[in-house]
Amino acid sequence: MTDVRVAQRGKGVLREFNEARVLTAADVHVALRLSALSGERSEEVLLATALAVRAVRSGSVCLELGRMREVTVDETPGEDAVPVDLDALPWPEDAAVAAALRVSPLVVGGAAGPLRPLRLVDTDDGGLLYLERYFRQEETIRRVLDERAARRPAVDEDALTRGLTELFLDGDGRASAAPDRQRIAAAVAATHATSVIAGGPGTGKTHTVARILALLARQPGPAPRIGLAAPTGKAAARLQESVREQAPSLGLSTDLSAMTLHRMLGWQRGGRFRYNATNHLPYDAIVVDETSMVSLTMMCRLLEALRPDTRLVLVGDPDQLTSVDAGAVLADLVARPVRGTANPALARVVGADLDAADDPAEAALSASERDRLRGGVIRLSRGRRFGGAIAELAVAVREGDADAALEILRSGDEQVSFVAEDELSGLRADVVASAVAVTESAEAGDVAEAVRRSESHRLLCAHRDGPYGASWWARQAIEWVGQASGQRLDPEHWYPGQPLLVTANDHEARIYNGDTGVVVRRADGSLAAAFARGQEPVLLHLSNLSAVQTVYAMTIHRSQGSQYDTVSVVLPGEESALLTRELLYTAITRARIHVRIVGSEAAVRAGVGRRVSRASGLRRG
Ligand SMILES: Nc1ncnc2c1ncn2[C@@H]1O[C@H](COP(=O)(O)OP(=O)(O)OP(=O)(O)O)[C@@H](O)[C@H]1O
Repeated sequence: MTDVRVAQRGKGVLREFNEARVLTAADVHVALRLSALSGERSEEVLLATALAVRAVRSGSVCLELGRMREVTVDETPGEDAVPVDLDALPWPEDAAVAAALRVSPLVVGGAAGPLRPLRLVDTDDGGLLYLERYFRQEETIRRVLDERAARRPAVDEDALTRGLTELFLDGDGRASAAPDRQRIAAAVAATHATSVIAGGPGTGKTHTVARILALLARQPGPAPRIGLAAPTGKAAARLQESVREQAPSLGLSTDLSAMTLHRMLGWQRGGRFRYNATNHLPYDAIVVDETSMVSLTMMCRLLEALRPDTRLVLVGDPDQLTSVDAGAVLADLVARPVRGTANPALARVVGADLDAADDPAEAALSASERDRLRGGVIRLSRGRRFGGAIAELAVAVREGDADAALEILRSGDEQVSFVAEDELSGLRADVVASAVAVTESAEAGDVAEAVRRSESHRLLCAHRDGPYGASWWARQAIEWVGQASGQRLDPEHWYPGQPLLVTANDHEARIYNGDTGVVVRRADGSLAAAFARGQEPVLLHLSNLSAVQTVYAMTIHRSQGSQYDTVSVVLPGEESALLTRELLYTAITRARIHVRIVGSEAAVRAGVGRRVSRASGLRRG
């Protein structure tokens, strides 16, 4: 039988790596095609080419030649999957690969024409092999950011200082105690052309964004034109909602809208954008939320399309899972060596915050935090939404401290629980209780309550398929709910209480990939789908839903950007390459009240220890 994962024309080393599931057929095809076009026959070069394609496919911007061997097999666990010994593969010597690339027509060009699809960049840690397109995008990002760092926007410091004092208040309406990193972040955004505001969930990123807009509006001169954007429709809708909610108390217009980055840039059929390097975006300030999900390509397009004097504020959580496409730009911008000189305006407007000693609520700025301010980078660290064990667990995971994470998980604190795979009674009880409660409200036509209750518990998995996957757990949950209710649930037919997941953006209906909702009964007895949207849920005809599925369990990737009261996370086996620190952190931070981890100590340790490694040159400088 022919295996579609194996490239039929592949030979030699490429074929062996393909059969070992390190390379896909598509990776091999690209290498073979370039070989045919350029005349390159070196097995070292073709393997490195296929691995560079693979690197991009798995989210890196380039292939680090010195870490070529740190690959994992593709996650397509067929029935017949046999374990692969990666060390036994015919890996070429690093030096031989580098030497072959240095003279390869694919890198230096050749007689066959101008084709030069690969770029080799030397660094202190060895070579980085890029597909040319990604090299150029990274170069553009670096160049635009450097040019922007050299100019500081004009700002009226008196108006700014007044605004900072009036907008950042404590619970009693007085100016908040120093240091207040939110106030510093707002000052950074006002005084730098590009600023990066990083922070975990509930650290007040959106709260700060609304105040940045208010500060800019209070500057003398015409009202600034503001662009609010996010990489996904769902994130854009949340940003808009949150800014509009805060607008009246800040003297801002309540009709500010947010849109996807694609829409802001004017995406056109064929993949071109209306706004680009020759036709700049018309805004005075642009705020991008959930920047961790922005790919290298989108960031490049955005930066190219910026007017040099437009303020850009990038907001997000660099510790979360990154974009599906290549690049981890936000994490790179936070981690890269600091550039730029100290901004004297910052010291003038928030000097008290910069110099403040430890406060009970917030620690003094560290030397490296101050240093990062030169580059316009600040991290909010004070949790404003939830304290307690969930937040502590998230911090332990983020910092890679598995012992601390396990200690918190086993502490008996009511916010966390940690159970083995065969101790499923608590999980089963939560799945059934939430389904019963949702169904009750859905049958009664209480739409708002049905939607609210559908966010009371969520079952999350690392994988979509396989024994630890969301599909398997969804079937298990349906069985539990069916047994409890005495009715067999059939997701093929709509029923009240049916939990829904949107799988593609639908701008008309204003529902977006990753949104969750529930089927409810209306007063006239008919069924409709309800989705959370601000204060009022939106109700849609079931016939208008084009891309939804029934969701009793979902992947952690899909849950990004949503929160639930209780989250149950079923960990895969410790060997799963998907089980990473970023995945665990993202899963834990989805929970508002309780997080239940189902799995072994070894799986927790493996997850905390394994980082998503996305190679890029941006991070290096
Ligand atoms: N300085 C503050 N004073 C009082 N409340 C605050 C402050 N900052 C944030 N909050 C409140 O804390 C909660 C979380 O803030 P916000 O939604 O801005 O955080 P976030 O970092 O954007 O979170 P997420 O990434 O999860 O959306 C909100 O209810 C907000 O009103």
